[in-house]
Amino acid sequence: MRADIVTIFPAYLEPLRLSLVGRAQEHGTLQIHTHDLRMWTTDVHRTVDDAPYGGGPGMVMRPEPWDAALSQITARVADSRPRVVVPTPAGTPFTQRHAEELAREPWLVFCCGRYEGIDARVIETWADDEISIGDYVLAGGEAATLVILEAVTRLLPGVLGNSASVADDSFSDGLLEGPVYTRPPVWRGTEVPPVLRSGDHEAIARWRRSQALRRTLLRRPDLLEHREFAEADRVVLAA
Ligand SMILES: N#Cc1c(-c2ccc3cc[nH]c3c2)n[nH]c1N
Repeated sequence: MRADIVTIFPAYLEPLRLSLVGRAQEHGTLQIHTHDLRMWTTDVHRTVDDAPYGGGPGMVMRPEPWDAALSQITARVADSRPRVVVPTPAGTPFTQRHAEELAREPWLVFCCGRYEGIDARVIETWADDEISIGDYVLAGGEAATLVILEAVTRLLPGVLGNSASVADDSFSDGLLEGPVYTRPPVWRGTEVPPVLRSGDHEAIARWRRSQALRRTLLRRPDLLEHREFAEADRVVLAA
């Protein structure tokens, strides 16, 4: 996968050199290219924003630098066009399903807005996805791009050492992940649930499923709506 990121704060994306995403780049699974939007400005002040039509607070990102940047970046490969992702608080909520869909793309381009956002005509012309990572307001799209790219990268083949980790993820089966434990067996007087140390793998799987169902029912009942459950799950949910 290739990911191009357009931003006025390229340094904000430095964390992508670390950890899981950094290793994916070292292994050649992912190539990330970060671009400073100001490279496509034409004035001495390298201006990327202007006052909003209709008035109102703040500034809006001008269309010309974005159009020049995206035209050049996407023209890199003949007969191929990337999926253009624009993080925005007004976007579609980002979910694991969305991460799985984006992980199947060979080429992503992320447009990191700032100020009050990017001129709507750029979005209309270029955006394939407008994504929100949550119901709160950030100051720009860079943090969202870090989140989206990490969620997508961990799904790429070979990135996670144990592929089962992806299968056991929260949300991978539509449920929240249950509690996890490691040594010591007793810590501050609290014992690890004995079933986890029983060696009975069927019992452990049942316990983990039960914990995931109960946690999801308590914290995210919305994830359980419109779903059919096996009798064993219904017993847990009714308890
Ligand atoms: N994704 C996302 C966002 C944002 C966001 C994204 C881009 C810009 C550009 C200026 N302000 C922004 C906020 N806020 N909250 C979210 N969930």
